[in-house]
Amino acid sequence: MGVSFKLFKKLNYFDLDVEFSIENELLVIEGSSGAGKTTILNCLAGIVTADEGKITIDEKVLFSHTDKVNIPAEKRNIGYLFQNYALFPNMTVKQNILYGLKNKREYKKKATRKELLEYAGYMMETLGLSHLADKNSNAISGGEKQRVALARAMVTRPSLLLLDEPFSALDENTKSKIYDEFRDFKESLNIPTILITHNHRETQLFADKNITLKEGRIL
Ligand SMILES: Nc1ncnc2c1ncn2[C@@H]1O[C@H](COP(=O)(O)OP(=O)(O)OP(=O)(O)O)[C@@H](O)[C@H]1O
Repeated sequence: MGVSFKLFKKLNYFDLDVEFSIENELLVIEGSSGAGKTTILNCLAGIVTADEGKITIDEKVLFSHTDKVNIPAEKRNIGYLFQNYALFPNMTVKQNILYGLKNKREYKKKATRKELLEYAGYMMETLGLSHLADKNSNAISGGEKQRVALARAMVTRPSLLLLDEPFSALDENTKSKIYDEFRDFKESLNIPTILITHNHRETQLFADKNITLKEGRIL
């Protein structure tokens, strides 16, 4: 069970060459700018294709170079919070969160649409977003955007959660508050999670495991 990946990809200045596996726990990836962290997440999510390697989630093969398997991104059931949150500015908070369900075809396998909508409501409540549901996502604070992005990544009940510097855009006050919330939230997650950060405090607070990446390799 859990997630395992072995990835090789030629990048501009070096090769990405990593291998790792995690159970239902949080892995922190640290490393300086340009070390290849986001590329790992993009390969896992299916946005970027590795040259060689294998990715499995709960023993299901998502990518295998040798077996020529490459499940498309929208079928991987992975929640991804991008570095800049990437909320749709012309939509409300609720529309942003429900967008994750829009393209989800496999409702019946894991949960009905009704159950997922209820879960979306539960996520909004848990993350303190219910009162913002009908606000335009342009009209909310950075900390609120961060929580909307997290709710959107979670709403499909992903088998793997990818968080690319989820707290980096927040000011120090908001950060402290959200750190507390996230620590509680993390306990209830119980899915494999990978968090990228430049901030060692986040590693100390959240990591079950951590690795440092340098020029595409794990130190
Ligand atoms: N598709 C690609 N093909 C070739 N090279 C790439 C590709 N995508 C990214 N790179 C290069 O790979 C390196 C790693 O980029 P990546 O965005 O993964 O780093 P990062 O560790 O996430 O950096 P940051 O912390 O600044 O976000 C960079 O030098 C980048 O130019």
